[in-house]
Amino acid sequence: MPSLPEKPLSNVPLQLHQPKNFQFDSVPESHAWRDLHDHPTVDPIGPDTVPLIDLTDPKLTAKISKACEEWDVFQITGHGVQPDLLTRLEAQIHRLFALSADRKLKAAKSPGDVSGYGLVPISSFFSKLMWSEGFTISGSPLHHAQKLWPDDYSSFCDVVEEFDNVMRQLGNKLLHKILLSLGLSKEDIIRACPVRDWHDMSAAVQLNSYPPCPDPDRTIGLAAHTDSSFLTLLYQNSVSGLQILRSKDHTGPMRWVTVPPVPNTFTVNIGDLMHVLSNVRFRSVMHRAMVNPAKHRISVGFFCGPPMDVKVGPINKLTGPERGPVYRPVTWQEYQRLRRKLFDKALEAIKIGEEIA
Ligand SMILES: C=C1C[C@]23C[C@@]1(O)CC[C@H]2[C@@]12CCC[C@@](C)(C(=O)O1)[C@H]2[C@@H]3C(=O)O
Ligand SMILES: O=C(O)CCC(=O)C(=O)O
Ligand SMILES: [Fe+2]
Repeated sequence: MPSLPEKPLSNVPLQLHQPKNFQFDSVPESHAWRDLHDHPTVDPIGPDTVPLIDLTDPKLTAKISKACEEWDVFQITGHGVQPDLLTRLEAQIHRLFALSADRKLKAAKSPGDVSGYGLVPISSFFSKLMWSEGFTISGSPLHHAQKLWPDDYSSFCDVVEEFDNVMRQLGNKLLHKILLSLGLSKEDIIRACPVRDWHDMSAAVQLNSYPPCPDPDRTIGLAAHTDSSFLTLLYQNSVSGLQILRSKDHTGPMRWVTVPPVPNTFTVNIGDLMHVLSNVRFRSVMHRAMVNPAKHRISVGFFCGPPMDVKVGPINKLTGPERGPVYRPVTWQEYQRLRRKLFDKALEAIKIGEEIA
């Protein structure tokens, strides 16, 4: 677990945070991180590889169950998302981050707003800056796209909306498969699943850009965290960087395991709300993004959660005499507020008997 920084930066205006499009010959002190090598890093080899699951596999439920229990994360193929859509989305992401810093700042997040260009929300917990830029989309991208490209915003909006539609359906399908893999019946799921159908799901899209870095061992693209969602579908371009923190059998030594960028796959992260819903049968995965000395890396996170007004607590059928409900019910909004206040202590704060916020 990374140690929390000495000095939060939350009151510094966004402009002061922004490096000048990362035109540095070396890593400046502002971006130099300590404690990055707290655990050894292992390359994905043999049994140390994040499971890759084909969604058309007849043994899908059993494979998801094993992957979630042993890894808290898996990669998927056979998901039906057209490679052409991913290529078009990648092109729009490059177009966005290639804009001048001044232009991108016209679409900066307003205070208290989720959407727009800027630092990821967890940045406020660290005294150092991350080697990345982000653009968050929650709801329609139109307002911010118009600021970025007053004369040609529709090509960006069209691709993002198409992606959002396809990913909601995939996210909803995976959510149901994960619930089946917890041993719930279809009837149980109809009763207990907080998302009735894919239109209902709350979702956000996070576009991440990691410019090449002259000294990648001294900095980080995205600091270690868990996602607050039920699950996050993560797309990465061909440049490696995603790592997950894993301890074999949840008891062995901790290691950072690289999740290789396999073309046309998504990485499925178990998030904090699934950790709650499953009553800790499936745990949220700690992960981070490293940077590359020569190549520009991009990634897209699609965060799937319950409708904003729906409270999520442990599913009754997954509680019992040996493990009663571990967490109290929360809405995603309430949980995200707790994360903005407590970061990696938010789960602890909703633990039954240990509420601290
Ligand atoms: C729905 C969301 C998940 C997220 C917070 C947000 O409102 C939009 C950005 C998301 C993101 C992306 C980078 C990592 C992360 C922890 C962060 O700081 O912003 C996640 C948030 C999350 O999982 O809570
Ligand atoms: O870039 C990556 O691989 C990780 C991104 C991520 O964790 C996020 O957006 O939450
Ligand atoms: Fe993440």
